[in-house]
Amino acid sequence: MAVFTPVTLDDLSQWIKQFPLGKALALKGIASGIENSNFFLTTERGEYVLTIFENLSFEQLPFYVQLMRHLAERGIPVPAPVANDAGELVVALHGKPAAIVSKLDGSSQMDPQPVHCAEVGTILAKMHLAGRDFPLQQPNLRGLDWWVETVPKVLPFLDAETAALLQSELAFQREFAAGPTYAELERGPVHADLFRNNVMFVGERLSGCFDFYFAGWDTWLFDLAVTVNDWCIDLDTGRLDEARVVALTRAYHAVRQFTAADHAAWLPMLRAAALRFWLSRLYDYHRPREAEMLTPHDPTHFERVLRERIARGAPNLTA
Ligand SMILES: Nc1ncnc2c1ncn2[C@@H]1O[C@H](COP(=O)(O)OP(=O)(O)OP(=O)(O)O)[C@@H](O)[C@H]1O
Ligand SMILES: N[C@@H](CCO)C(=O)O
Repeated sequence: MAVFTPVTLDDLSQWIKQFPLGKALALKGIASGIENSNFFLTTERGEYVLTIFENLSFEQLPFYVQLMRHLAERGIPVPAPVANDAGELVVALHGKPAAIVSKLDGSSQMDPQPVHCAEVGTILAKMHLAGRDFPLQQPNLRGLDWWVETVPKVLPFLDAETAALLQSELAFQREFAAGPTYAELERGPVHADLFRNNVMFVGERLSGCFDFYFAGWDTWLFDLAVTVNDWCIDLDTGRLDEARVVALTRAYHAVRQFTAADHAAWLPMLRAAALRFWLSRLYDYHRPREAEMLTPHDPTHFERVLRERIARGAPNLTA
């Protein structure tokens, strides 16, 4: 379960008074998720989600919660943070940063079809465009610098062939990121973790996306690659399903047209997106963890995805 910091209704009775939400009526821990403690919170004003941030600091959080507010104000269906009477969106609870956000309708679609992928492509492109005038900047904290720093930490746990793949992919990505095509890619605040479990659907209609806590400044194409590498693949083999790739990328392109640099960078970015999650999963798997932490995600899944992209490439971005 994913409640690392227990909270009771009693704990909230005073604390909630700083928010314009009336009394807290019910509180229920949410079992899924591995990063934060999440609760469904019912108040006199309606249904919300209370998050206690286990790893992010008070300094890092404004970027994420302000981004959610910015996007929500522009009509993107993301959780809207609730400000307290002092206008603050992040407030201490049990000594840790906490926030209350609106609860989204719907449930995850874990067996997506092209129709769902098209919805995701549309919302991703709208999110990118809506982020263009977002004033705060924070790098993607799981970007290239983090990869360079983290690869040596996991190498000792890998056999020689796997270690060689990790090192050669990192070298490839460093070279690509230093080149002219990468420099031309458009960038801005991106979600960077828009997996199936972070999007809600009501039937075939996308009702919202959440979990912005890996968001950061990066290329729009990297965000698209992260999304395609989860939504449009066969989970057993890591292979891309062309019908879903076409549905997602066409819908994206209908809102935000691809550039020549996007076309040229598509395969390298799909590889970068696979490397990013292979590496974070390796790191989570091998680092010493606190007793109550959950079973980590399987790193070999994204190793397979990376090997697939290198061996088989990807369909061209729809023009
Ligand atoms: N605003 C929201 N509206 C409705 N449900 C939400 C909302 N935020 C979170 N949830 C629910 O809580 C669960 C856990 O949230 P979330 O994925 O943000 O946690 P996390 O610990 O950051 O997880 P991870 O990083 O592993 O995805 C989600 O799967 C979803 O069911
Ligand atoms: N989406 C990440 C988990 C963090 O949200 C993964 O699958 O490794």
